Amino acid sequence: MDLVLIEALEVDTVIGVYDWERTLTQKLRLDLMLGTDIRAAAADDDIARTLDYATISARIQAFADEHDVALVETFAERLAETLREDFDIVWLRLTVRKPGAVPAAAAVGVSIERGQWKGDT
Ligand SMILES: Nc1nc2c(c(=O)[nH]1)N=C([C@H](O)[C@@H](O)CO)CN2
Repeated sequence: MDLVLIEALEVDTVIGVYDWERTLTQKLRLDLMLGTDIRAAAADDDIARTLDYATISARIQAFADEHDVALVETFAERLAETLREDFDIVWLRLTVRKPGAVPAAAAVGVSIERGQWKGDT
């Protein structure tokens, strides 16, 4: 399987378990590996035959604008579900970091994999 990458994508969203977090937007930093087969797109040199990382990045910011949840776990799970519904993504790894949430750490967050990894094609 091949991968389309989106690294260190920053989005603003309302997220957090504490009352003060409900009143502001915070930055999340996202890394995505999107499983697909790039051969048809490469053969035809055609954006329509691959996962368009620009379109997907815009969709992620729209998702962040529309959603307001407590946990980064919820954000990650619902975003993965949305992307897999909206695009032809057979497998993905999504890492969501919340920089600054724990001042002593560079970032904290979650990483999930969803879908079926297809090897040796
Ligand atoms: N596993 C998690 N732990 C914590 C989360 C979270 O989303 N997942 N969130 C918080 C607070 O919102 C924190 O980020 C505020 O600084 C604490 N722990």
